[in-house]
Amino acid sequence: MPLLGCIADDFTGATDLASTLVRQGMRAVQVIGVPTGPLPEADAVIIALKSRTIPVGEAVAQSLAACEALLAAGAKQILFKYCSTFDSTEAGNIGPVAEALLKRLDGGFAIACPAFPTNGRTIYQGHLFVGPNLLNESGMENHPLTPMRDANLVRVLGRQSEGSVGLIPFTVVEQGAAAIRHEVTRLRDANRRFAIADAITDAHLMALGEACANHALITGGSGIAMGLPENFRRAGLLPARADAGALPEVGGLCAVVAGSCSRATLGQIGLARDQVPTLELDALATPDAATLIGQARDWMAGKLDAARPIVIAASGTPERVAALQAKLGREAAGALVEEALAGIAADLVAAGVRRLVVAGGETSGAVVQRLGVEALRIGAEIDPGVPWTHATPATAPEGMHLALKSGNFGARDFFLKAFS
Ligand SMILES: Nc1ncnc2c1ncn2[C@@H]1O[C@H](COP(=O)(O)OP(=O)(O)O)[C@@H](O)[C@H]1O
Ligand SMILES: O=C(O)[C@@H](O)C(=O)COP(=O)(O)O
Repeated sequence: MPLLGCIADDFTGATDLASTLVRQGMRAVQVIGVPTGPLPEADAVIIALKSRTIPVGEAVAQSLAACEALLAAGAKQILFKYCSTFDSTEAGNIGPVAEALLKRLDGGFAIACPAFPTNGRTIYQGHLFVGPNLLNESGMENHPLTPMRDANLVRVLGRQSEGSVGLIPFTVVEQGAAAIRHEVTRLRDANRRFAIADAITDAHLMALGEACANHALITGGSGIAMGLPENFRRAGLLPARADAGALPEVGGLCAVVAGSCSRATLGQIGLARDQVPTLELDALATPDAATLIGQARDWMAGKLDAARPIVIAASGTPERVAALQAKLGREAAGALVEEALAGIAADLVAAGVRRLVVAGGETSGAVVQRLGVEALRIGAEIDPGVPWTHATPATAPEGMHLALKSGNFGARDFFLKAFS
C-alpha cells in the first residue's frame, strides 16, 4: 500500500519527484498514465500524466482519476507535482488541477512551492528565480509550449485559480515548521485557497514538509517532497531502507534522444557534438515525421555502441523554434517533433539500445508512450532530479534502463556522464 500518492503533470517531473523520494529512503515506482489495474508495490507511487499542456478539462479529469486510483490503493497523502519553473499557461493547468484535487480531498487549503534550490530554483517574496535570474528572464520566457513571462507566482497562480492566493513569506519559513503551521492556520482563516511558500534552501523545504504532515494535498516541485518521508518514519509507517534505489542490471547499446530546446539541453548537445556521433535533425527544413525518422534510421546504422552513446536531437534555438511554429502552429510543431523522436526511440530499441536517455518532458512522454512502458522503478541519480529507471517495454521484455531528463536539468556533460 503506498503511503504517499503522487500525481505528476509530466513524465520527467515524475522521475524527478520519485528520485527525491528514493534519496529520502522511500521505494518509488512511477506509473505511466491513469492506471487500469492494481498499483505496483512501493512506499510512494507516482502517476505520471502528460497533462501540463493539454486542455484544462482533460487535465482535471485525468488528475482526478489518478487521485481516485491512489486513494483506492490506500495512499495517506496526495502530492500534485508540477514543474520547478511553474510551467503553465494563462488557462492552467496548475490552478484548475490543484483546485479540483483540493475539492475532492476536502482539503480547503494547500501550499504551492516549486522551489528546488539544488537546481537553482528559489522563491523569495513569491518571486521565482532560476539561478540568479527572475523566471521571466531565465530563458523560460522562450519555452516552446509554456512561455513563462511573469515571475510573481502569487499573481500567476491567482490568474489560474478561482480561489485567492496568499504567500508564506521567507521570514515565516525561516522560523521553521511551527511558525509555518501557525501561518497556514491564519491563511485558512483568511479564506486563502493556496499560498506560494518562499523557499531558498533545502532546510526551508524540510521545514515546509514537516509543517504539512497532515495536509490532505500538497502541491509543488520535487523539492517539496524532501521532508515528507521523515513524516512517515516519525509516524512509524515507513521502515529505514538502505537500498531504496536498487535496480536490476542491464547491458546493451546506448543512445540519447533530445527534443528539449531548453538552455541546459542545448549546452549538453553542444558538448556531445564534439565527443560522440551526434545527429541534429532539422524539422524546419523537413517538417515531416516519417522523413525525419528515415533520416535518423539511415544515419544510425553502424554507429551504435555499448560503451558510448549516439545522440539524436531535434532541439532548436529560440529563432528556429519560432520559425517552425510560425509555419505549423505551436502545438503542431511540438507534436511533429515529438512524433519523430518517439519513432526514432522505437527504432533505437529495436536496434538493441537498452540504455536510453530522453531529454525533455513532453518528449519523454511521447517516447515512453510509444515504447509502451507501463511503469518505471526508480534507481540512483545521475544528476540532481534525473535518476536511471528500469522499465520493461513490450519490445524489450528483458528490461532496459531509461533516464528521462527534464530539459533544464543536468550538467553540461550529462549525456556522457550518464553512461560512464
Ligand atoms: N526544432 C523545434 N522546433 C519546434 N519545436 C520543437 C523543436 N524541437 C523540439 N520541439 C518541441 O519543443 C517541445 C519541448 O518540450 P519538452 O520536451 O517538454 O522540453 P523541456 O523539458 O525543455 O520543456 C516539445 O514539444 C518538442 O517536440
Ligand atoms: O520540476 C522540474 O523542473 C522538473 O521535474 C520538470 O517538471 C521539468 O519539466 P521539463 O523541463 O518539461 O522536463
